[in-house]
Amino acid sequence: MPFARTTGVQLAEADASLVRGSLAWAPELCTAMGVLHGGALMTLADSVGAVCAFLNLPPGATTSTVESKTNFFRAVRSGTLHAVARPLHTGGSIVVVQTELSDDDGRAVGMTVQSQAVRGGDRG
Ligand SMILES: CC(C)(COP(=O)(O)OP(=O)(O)OC[C@H]1O[C@@H](n2cnc3c(N)ncnc32)[C@H](O)[C@@H]1OP(=O)(O)O)[C@@H](O)C(=O)NCCC(=O)NCCSC(=O)Cc1ccccc1
Repeated sequence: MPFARTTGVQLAEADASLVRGSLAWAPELCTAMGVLHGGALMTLADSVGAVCAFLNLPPGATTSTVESKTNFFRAVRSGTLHAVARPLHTGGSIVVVQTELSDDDGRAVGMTVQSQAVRGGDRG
């Protein structure tokens, strides 16, 4: 995923039940007053969530995000943003993934729930 790489998203762990990733705070990723931009948070969540969805696809299928909703609980002004994604629903046509975002102190920063279309492959 070139955009994720350009943004600085790092993947730490990935299997079908749990995917972990992170994004380091950087001035160029901020909106006003040194606060990490909401789009940067959503980029990390979507990237980690998409990997989670991909790992839950039937053989030969691909996926695309078709819906995504994020709550922002707390601003991030330094350190590293952490993401943990888990599948909520793995259907034949839709996979739904929930991603928790937290800061270096383990405080909840945000929550994303996204829907991923299942395209092609053997849907059973
Ligand atoms: C501040 C508030 C909005 C409301 O607080 P609540 O939920 O009612 O909870 P609570 O009162 O418990 O306070 C929690 C913590 O907040 C602190 N705090 C409180 N008031 C203020 C204040 N006026 N200013 C600063 N900080 C304040 C407070 O001290 C506490 O910290 P502490 O425990 O003391 O260390 C919080 O939910 C928040 O910061 N959310 C994240 C927003 C964010 O970063 N968005 C992304 C960037 S926007 C963007 O890019 C747009 C976009 C989006 C999408 C795509 C593209 C673009």
